[in-house]
Amino acid sequence: MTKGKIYQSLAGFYDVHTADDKVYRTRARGNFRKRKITPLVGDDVEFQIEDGDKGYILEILPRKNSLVRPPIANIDQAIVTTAATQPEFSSNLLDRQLIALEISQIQPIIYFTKTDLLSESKRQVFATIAADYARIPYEVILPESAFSDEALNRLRKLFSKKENVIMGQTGAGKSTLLNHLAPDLDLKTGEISAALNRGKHTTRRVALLNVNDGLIADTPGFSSYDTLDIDFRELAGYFPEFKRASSKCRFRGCMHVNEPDCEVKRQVESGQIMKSRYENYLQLYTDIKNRKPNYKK
Ligand SMILES: Nc1nc2c(ncn2[C@@H]2O[C@H](COP(=O)(O)OP(=O)(O)OP(=O)(O)O)[C@@H](O)[C@H]2O)c(=O)[nH]1
Ligand SMILES: [Zn+2]
Repeated sequence: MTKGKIYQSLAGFYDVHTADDKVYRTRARGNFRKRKITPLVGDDVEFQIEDGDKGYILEILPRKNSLVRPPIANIDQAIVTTAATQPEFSSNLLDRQLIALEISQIQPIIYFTKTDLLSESKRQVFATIAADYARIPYEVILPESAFSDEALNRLRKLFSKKENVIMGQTGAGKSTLLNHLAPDLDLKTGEISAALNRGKHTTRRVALLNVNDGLIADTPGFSSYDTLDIDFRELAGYFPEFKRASSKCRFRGCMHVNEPDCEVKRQVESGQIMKSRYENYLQLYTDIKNRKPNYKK
């Protein structure tokens, strides 16, 4: 039996990389399907080699975490590619992604793209947004010019030695960002798009790439987001700044909605907590609370 990590999944095949840099194209044994376990990119596995470079996955080792969208396991950090414009910035979409990452205990890095397309006044708006998210605190990169060396170097430093995933809305600029990191990839630009299977009618595919001492998974974009599989009472705990403030709420277990003497609401009033975050919280809170009781697991 051999150990390795799944770097790529495509059409029922899993490419497993071993510590000695060999690649095996494997399939999962039928018993996984019966147990409703699907191997994910990022999984550490034990497998049986067959026919030289093929094999069968026998065991998936315990996961640190996993994401549904993109389907990936054992992630430390996510680069949340966020377009400042084209498509229009949505704080709701960004916050939903951040919550999904908080639930899975994955560190987010917010990377703003298309900052070169902003007018001077819009730039100011985004400087404020970036500073507000940085105070939560999240790592935020708002490049002075699109893909500036400074921005890219900061990103490289943040993702080294970690397993990272690039996520973001379709058209946010995920592949473009990866292409700018390309000098550090062991791939040429053309090969990147080939390796990542970009194109109009491509199979959805997730792949891990070695970049600067770290691993990056590039993933297909999404246009909508799955419903968060949590209880409404847990939601505030996934907003780090709410969680911090809540120790000063009058009531323990304050939901920061209708309760009197609520520190979260106070900090929204004073501008310490972003109004948009609080509004997105209320919307999600209502959505989760009102969904059918049998929805949860
Ligand atoms: N002006 C400008 N254009 C950008 C920037 N980033 C990406 N683009 C453009 O935006 C378009 C979409 O970028 P992609 O990198 O393909 O976006 P993606 O997130 O990989 O999209 P999917 O593959 O659909 O998920 C392309 O035409 C890019 O050239 C940027 O910072 N500035
Ligand atoms: Zn409160």
